[in-house]
Amino acid sequence: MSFPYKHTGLVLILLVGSAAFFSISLFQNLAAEIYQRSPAKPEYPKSFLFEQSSNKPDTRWREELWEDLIKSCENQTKAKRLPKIIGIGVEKCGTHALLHFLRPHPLIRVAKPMETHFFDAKPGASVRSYLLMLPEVEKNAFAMEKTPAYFNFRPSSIPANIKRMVPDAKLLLVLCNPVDRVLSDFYQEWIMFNITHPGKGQFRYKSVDQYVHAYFPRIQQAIGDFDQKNSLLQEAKVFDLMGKDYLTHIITTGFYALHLQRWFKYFNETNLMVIDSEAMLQDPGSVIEEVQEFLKLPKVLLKQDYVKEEDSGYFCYKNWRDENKLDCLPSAKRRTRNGNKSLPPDVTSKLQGLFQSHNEALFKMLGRKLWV
Ligand SMILES: Nc1ncnc2c1ncn2[C@@H]1O[C@H](COP(=O)(O)OS(=O)(=O)O)[C@@H](OP(=O)(O)O)[C@H]1O
Repeated sequence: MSFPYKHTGLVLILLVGSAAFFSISLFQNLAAEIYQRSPAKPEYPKSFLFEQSSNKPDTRWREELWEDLIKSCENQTKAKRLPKIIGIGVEKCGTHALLHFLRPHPLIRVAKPMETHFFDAKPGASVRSYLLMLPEVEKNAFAMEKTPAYFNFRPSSIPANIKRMVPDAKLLLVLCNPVDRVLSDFYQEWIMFNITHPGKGQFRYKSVDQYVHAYFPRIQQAIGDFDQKNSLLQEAKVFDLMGKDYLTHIITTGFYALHLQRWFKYFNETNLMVIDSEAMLQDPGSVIEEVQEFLKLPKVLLKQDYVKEEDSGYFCYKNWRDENKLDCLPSAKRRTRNGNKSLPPDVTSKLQGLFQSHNEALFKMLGRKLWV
């Protein structure tokens, strides 16, 4: 009977000790959990950055991260490096706008000129000659070039050559309604003619309807509807038409499925992102957020950084560090989609008919519809 009393002190010490032990470990677990949940200062690159809500009004985290990214490059030696990002097209679908909106990212370095034309104009040239066309960049920076001609120009081995020479590059492809593209490309060619042939009279076609009426029958006859079984033959015919008459490309570039099948032999959704031009016209900020995720870049360009310029109707980049600074596209990239020019209704429906089966094939390939 005397036993408990004899050891009361010891029992008490043990009780208090274990209570203290459990409380401390409980506190430690709780603290660890809180620590894990709290957004520690991010280090580049961390996947959780992609989860940050861009709608959050408080973007102080962005200021800190932006500075960190700039600093992360400061002590690195610059060198010529292959591009991590290549814009491959499509001509007149907003490829410049995409680059313009991405360029402010602190880790992106754009080639000068931005269109190197390496893979279409210098097939077979060495890596060294490609590097000469690219900027000197820090190790963790992303060199970028965009050459829309890659998508639909010769040689047909462009996708294979890019894959071989720049296997880790991520490709960006903007697609737009091929009917709108015809209008935009026609005016591009019209203006380019006046630039490259000064004083040599007018462009062969005075209006886009004149052009379509001249080229439509030939192209419809040669290509016609998308034909899965003969799609490689159709693709070859597109190149053939363009080889014989360059201006056919104003229409044939819009046969996206025929071109894309060439790219899908070497690239898939992990390294080729298809961007809806319509979405980029309406809400470029959301598109740019997705593009940063795809490129595995810290998401520091946010939806609210892109604002519509009332006069032109086109979106511009609003520099968050200087709210008064609005960086808009040059006028050469704002010709038709503001409604300044349009196609006559009969031309529109002709082209819609020509592209319909090709669009359906494209949507099937992508598993989603675009420009709806
Ligand atoms: N935000 C946004 N999203 C999508 N598209 C946009 C955007 N802003 C401009 N544009 C359109 O881009 C068209 C020029 O396309 P590209 O830059 O690819 O032209 S080029 O091939 O480099 O010459 C150009 O076509 P035009 O309107 O015919 O000039 C613009 O309408």
